[in-house]
Amino acid sequence: MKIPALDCGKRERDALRRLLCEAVEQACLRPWDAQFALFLRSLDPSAPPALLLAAARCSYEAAQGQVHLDLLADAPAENPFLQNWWPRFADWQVWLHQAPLLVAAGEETTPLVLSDGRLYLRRFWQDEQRIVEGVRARFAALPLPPADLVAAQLDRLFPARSPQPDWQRIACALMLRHRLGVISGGPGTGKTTTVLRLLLLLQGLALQGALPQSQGPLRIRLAAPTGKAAARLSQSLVQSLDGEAQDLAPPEVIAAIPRAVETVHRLLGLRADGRVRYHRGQPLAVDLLVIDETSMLSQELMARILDALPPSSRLILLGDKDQLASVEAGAVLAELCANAEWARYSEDTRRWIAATCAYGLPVPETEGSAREQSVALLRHSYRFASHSGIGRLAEQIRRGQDTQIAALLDEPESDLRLFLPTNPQELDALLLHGWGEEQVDAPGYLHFFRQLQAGLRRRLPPEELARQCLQAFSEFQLLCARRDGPWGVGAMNRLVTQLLQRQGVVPSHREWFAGRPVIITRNVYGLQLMNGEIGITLPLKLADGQTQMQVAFAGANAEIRWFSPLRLRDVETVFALTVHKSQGSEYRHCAFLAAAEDRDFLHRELLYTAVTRARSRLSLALVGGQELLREMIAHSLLRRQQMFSGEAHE
Ligand SMILES: Nc1ncnc2c1ncn2[C@@H]1O[C@H](COP(=O)(O)OP(=O)(O)OP(=O)(O)O)[C@@H](O)[C@H]1O
Repeated sequence: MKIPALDCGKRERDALRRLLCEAVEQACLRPWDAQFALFLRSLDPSAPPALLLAAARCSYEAAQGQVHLDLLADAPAENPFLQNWWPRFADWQVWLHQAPLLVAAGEETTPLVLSDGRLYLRRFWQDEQRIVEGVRARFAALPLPPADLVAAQLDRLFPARSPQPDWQRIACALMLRHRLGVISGGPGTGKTTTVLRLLLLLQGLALQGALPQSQGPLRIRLAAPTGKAAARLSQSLVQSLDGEAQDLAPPEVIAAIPRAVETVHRLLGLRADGRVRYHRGQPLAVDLLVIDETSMLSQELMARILDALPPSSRLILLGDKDQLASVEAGAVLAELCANAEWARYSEDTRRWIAATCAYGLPVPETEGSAREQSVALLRHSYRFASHSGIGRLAEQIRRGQDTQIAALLDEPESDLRLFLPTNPQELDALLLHGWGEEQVDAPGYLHFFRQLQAGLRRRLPPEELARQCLQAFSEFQLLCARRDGPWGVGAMNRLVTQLLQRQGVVPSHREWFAGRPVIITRNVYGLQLMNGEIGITLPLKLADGQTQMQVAFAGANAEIRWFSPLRLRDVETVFALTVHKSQGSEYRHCAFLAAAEDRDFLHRELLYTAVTRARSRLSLALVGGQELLREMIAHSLLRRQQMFSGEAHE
């Protein structure tokens, strides 16, 4: 059916159109959302305007990553238009009877679903149902291997004993008990370290015939939502399997752990038309699937993964529950990890932990649900020392506290530095020189170009030059809250390019220059280049003595993949990156730029993600004052937990 155009002309007399036009003008809706409401009215002309407006807002929220409109929550405080309309949404229960063609409680095939005070677009409600069902089925308790055998294996995998509970070891023990396990932790808490040990544990038990319900070696697959995250996990695993794993497990177990990590799209066989090769009717041939960076997984992909997994398989999800959720709708990891801080383990779970890990965990005030029994939270960061400003700032943000931030930012000799650029030169200096030439841990972009020029002067072989340049480029990254606007990625990319031109390290009027960093903006399966991958343009000498620009990308096994710029269509210059795109990456020095103009885009999860991308030094450039930090911390996207609300306790 054709969707009517949104005509906002002066002569427009239609009350609903006027209302929708006003909502678009007030930036409460996108034109598409308003058209959606008009389309619904064409299906049911008697539908109440409040329902149609709520439906349009529901479509708007979905585009912001929220899978439903919470009608029981308060109206958004910053939004007078919605404040005015919200009381009329209070009649939501009546809508079921007034517009039965448009909205039902799920059983009919209406475009909208109303459930427990939440209004959904049907597709999102269906995905949510599939996830809730898939997840519940996987939380049923499994028969377990003998606890003393598990304890012996864990002793080998975690030889260091500490009087405090070792959450990495506990996580491994917990993951045996159900077909779905979740390991969440902040940066550097050892998620990769733990998953390597978990793979060795499970495969070791399977090869010994000690893993109930499995015969022979486990068929293991590893995946991540983006190519970049997949490459990163693969690199860590290869390093660990060739290194520390040799002391942790026998060679036959190590040999039975895969080294390749694929994207979730590839795993599922997702095609351009949106169909997948693997689904309930044709499941994946896998016994154990591990997914890294799960916070970036949309609700839709999660539903598809659960569909494609055979019921007998195990699924382990890794990620940081406090990071930004997927750019598409859904925050599955955060939902699965609700209450994880409290470790509300049942008596049965605590007994298993005591038997396999020899830790007696305290009895919680209330025991958690079945879901909570197989969620493990890694609590200690091995990356940040206890005095690290970045680590403490991240923790303050995560807890939603801002009481010590002023003191933190004032500390001398800190790894944090605040910039309140009152004139453009201050920002320019940060972008070019970082914290100054003598501060090697906090470089700016000139450092990268100097490394490149030194490599070219020394006539390094192309692979070595590419490796050094990719490494040097990850030393500094400017992160922005959004793509557009005067402080967005586009404007900052232009600014950095101009600054470098003025320094004479980048030529004017040439699109492909030595050192141009580019990011892939769309998966190109034919070239095996994934959205988010970053490459560096380098001049290569050809056999005939001519020089030609080629773009170097890192491969999963430390090899370099070269592409001619002519083959790269969906690319952009990438001096600046959005925080969303930076997920799953780390930089020695990271500068986060936030401006008061972008208030609507600034929130706690964004700030946390930006701050935790920095490994050694963090610059906070706040255009609009330090107060912006407090505002970001106070503005959290987290809404009431809903997906597993009605869940039974153990
Ligand atoms: N139990 C431990 N004891 C000592 N060092 C550890 C331990 N666990 C992890 N590390 C070290 O801490 C660093 C971070 O570990 P790892 O990469 O496993 O963390 P992560 O949570 O996967 O990090 P990321 O934030 O990159 O996802 C590594 O250098 C690792 O060797």
